[in-house]
Amino acid sequence: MRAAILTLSDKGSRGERADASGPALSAWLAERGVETAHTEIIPDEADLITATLSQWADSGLYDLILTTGGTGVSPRDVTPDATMKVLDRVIPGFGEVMRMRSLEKTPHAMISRAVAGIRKQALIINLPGSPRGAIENLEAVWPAVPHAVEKIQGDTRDCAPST
Ligand SMILES: Nc1nc2c(c(=O)[nH]1)N[C@H]1C(S)=C(S)[C@@H](COP(=O)(O)OP(=O)(O)OC[C@H]3O[C@@H](n4cnc5c(N)ncnc54)[C@H](O)[C@@H]3O)O[C@H]1N2
Ligand SMILES: O=P(O)(O)OP(=O)(O)O
Repeated sequence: MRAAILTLSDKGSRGERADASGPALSAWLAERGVETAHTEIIPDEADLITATLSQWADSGLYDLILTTGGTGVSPRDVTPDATMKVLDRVIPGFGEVMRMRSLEKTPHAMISRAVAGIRKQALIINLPGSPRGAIENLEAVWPAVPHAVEKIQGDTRDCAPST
């Protein structure tokens, strides 16, 4: 599995705050044998987000694209809206599980509007901006990610072998 990580942060893109979330996600993936092939930090600009996500997904270089930041309700939090514009198919269960599991950690979890879905053969998942929030949300959906990636790429094997 090859991953790419897109950090959405105005302060980070201006060099006013070090990006801790992208590196934390990359390290977390590496511990599970997943290579992060590309990372980038861009500001919370919807057009830039849609252009970057569609270019990455259409390149065929990445199986998994994680975004971190901009999922909330501040005026400049536009990651889910931009992501929805590029998805071919939404996977509602990922957002449902992220919020459900995160509510065990903080009531602020209900503020995240994170979405996930498929464009071409890439699985795209929004994660919150804080390093802790990003990892907690990825942990919540990870049990289904490798299987989802296989299925997105056309694996036709039975999910439930007959007994
Ligand atoms: N499982 C969890 N879920 C959520 C958490 C959490 O701690 N655990 N936090 C909740 C909160 S609070 C909010 S609000 C929502 C939505 O978050 P956003 O995606 O809008 O996050 P941002 O506003 O972009 O960032 C929040 C905060 O995090 C720090 N930050 C952001 N980006 C970076 C970065 N690249 N490197 C270091 N730190 C960063 C910064 O202090 C921002 O103000 O999600 C809930 N879900
Ligand atoms: O500069 P950002 O986009 O990281 O904003 P915030 O600190 O409000 O998340």
